Amino acid sequence: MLHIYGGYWQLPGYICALSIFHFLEYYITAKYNPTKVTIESFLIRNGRSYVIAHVFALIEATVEFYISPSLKHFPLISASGLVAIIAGQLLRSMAMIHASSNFSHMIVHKRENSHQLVRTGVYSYTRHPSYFGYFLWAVGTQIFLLNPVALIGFSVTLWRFFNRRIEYEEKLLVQFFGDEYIEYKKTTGTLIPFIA
Ligand SMILES: C[S@@+](CC[C@H](N)C(=O)[O-])C[C@H]1O[C@@H](n2cnc3c(N)ncnc32)[C@H](O)[C@@H]1O
Repeated sequence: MLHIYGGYWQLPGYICALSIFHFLEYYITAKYNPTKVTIESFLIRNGRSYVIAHVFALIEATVEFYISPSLKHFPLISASGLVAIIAGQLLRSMAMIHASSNFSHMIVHKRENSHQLVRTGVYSYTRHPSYFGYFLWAVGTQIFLLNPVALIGFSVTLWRFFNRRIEYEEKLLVQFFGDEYIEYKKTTGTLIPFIA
């Protein structure tokens, strides 16, 4: 059953996961946050590093498969990657739906009157469910592909990216919501390893 594409069924699965991710970024914004939807909501134009990372992952997967197909045949490890992809996608999508108009792909620098602090639903388990969901999804894709090099690259790069972004975003959230956000920070972690 797992022998598709000469034994490497993960590659088409990865392209599928990537397509579903970008489609949902747009679809959920259009449905639950329609005033903020634009063509950019697909998050396709994420910059050069984003494209390089995914092209690298595709090349690593293909080269390793051709060198030794057996390197790419650990169904249980791939299945655990698939679980992380699904869990990460669900968490990210649920965060976008739950935060609705309070969510924006770009960090806002000025609080709008309608902007409310969200602490319920998935936001009661982690302060940054869409970031944690994306982290899980992206790391999951490389476990799914059995890509050791890209797994390290994705994990380190994303961790550094979210560490900086969360610090910056939270300074603004403290300005917007004051003690309420400080209290939220004390009671709810991020779930991203080593980011308190
Ligand atoms: C890309 S969204 C990410 C939201 C959140 N960091 C997450 O991972 O789910 C960024 C915007 O969400 C807003 N935001 C972040 N956390 C929020 C919260 N708990 N309630 C309301 N707005 C929030 C920020 O002001 C920022 O402009």
